[in-house]
Amino acid sequence: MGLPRFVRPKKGKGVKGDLVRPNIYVANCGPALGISHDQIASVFSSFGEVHGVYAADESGARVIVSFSLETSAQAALNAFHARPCPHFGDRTLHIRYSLLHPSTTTQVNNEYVPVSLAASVLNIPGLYLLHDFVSAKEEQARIDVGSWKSLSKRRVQHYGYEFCYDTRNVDTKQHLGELPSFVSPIIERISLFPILDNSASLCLDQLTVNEYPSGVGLSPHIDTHSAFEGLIFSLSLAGPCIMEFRKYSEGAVLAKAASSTDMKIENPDSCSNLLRRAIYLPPRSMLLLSGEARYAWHHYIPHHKIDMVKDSVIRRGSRRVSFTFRKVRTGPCHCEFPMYCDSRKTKRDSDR
Ligand SMILES: O=C(O)CCC(=O)C(=O)O
Ligand SMILES: [Fe+2]
Repeated sequence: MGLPRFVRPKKGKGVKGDLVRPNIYVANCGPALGISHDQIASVFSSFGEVHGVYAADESGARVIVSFSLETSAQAALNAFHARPCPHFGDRTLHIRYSLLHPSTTTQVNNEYVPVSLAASVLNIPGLYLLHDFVSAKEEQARIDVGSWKSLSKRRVQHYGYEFCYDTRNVDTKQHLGELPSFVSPIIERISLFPILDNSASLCLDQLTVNEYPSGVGLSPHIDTHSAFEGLIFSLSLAGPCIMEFRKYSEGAVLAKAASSTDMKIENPDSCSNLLRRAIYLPPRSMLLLSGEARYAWHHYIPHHKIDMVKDSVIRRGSRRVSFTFRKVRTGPCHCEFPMYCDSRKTKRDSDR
């Protein structure tokens, strides 16, 4: 466990009604509870510009929301502290002010997770990485095709079906058309992926293209089970990145499954165990998430400009563009990982 990036203000400072800070610590909220950092940023931005959302610790259930203005933090605390929050399934949030910890502002990597070069050594079932999946010439030809849509920190393109970031799902009724012909050779090559035994059933029909400026990452998430089938392919182009994988403890996941009316999970201090692994994704490599890697592990791209890979410093000097290929799911998910499955959660809710 490393030092937290943020600390609690000294007693008497930064508490409600006293000195106000632009950063708030929000407990009972985070990716281990099925709430992504993007969703948190979106909900809290109703109080003013959100600078960033950060993990407060390794539980996945406590975050820091950093506003540009102190008044926004104050408004958020007043509105959301110790009340059921309708934006997060009526989960009760516990909020206090927080301070940036000065000694941990370094951008150098993930101090705690050694970065591997090969998927085979990570010990995550279902994770595969193939290097040089496309040539440098193919890479150049595909990076800037299509028109971009801007999100707060990166640009995206969607093909086949639009991906909605607020629901983390797709609208299956709105088919945007076939995947574009410039990815046909890549899809053909995917069907030859060594571990696939029945490539005929792949039928990849959704493509998300992400463009990450230098140093921009992606908050921890599991691609929604009910949105996509079990194989997710991600091609890295232009620049490299580190991808971290996190598997939260059973306690944290059960907390997600429980509703806000279940008071025993209100203190998520019991959810601090998680497994973390990291892999280096070089340009032109293809990552496959399947089985446990796809259904039970969060994937995450840290927001770093510099990463340590083995003994080398890797600078994310250029942007990274990724092509993520998925198949949209049409019915509920029947995976072997019900603890992490929104299809099962929905069913439980409707059983109440
Ligand atoms: O950029 C990547 O490789 C991953 C993108 C991703 O995880 C997603 O779009 O869900
Ligand atoms: Fe993803």
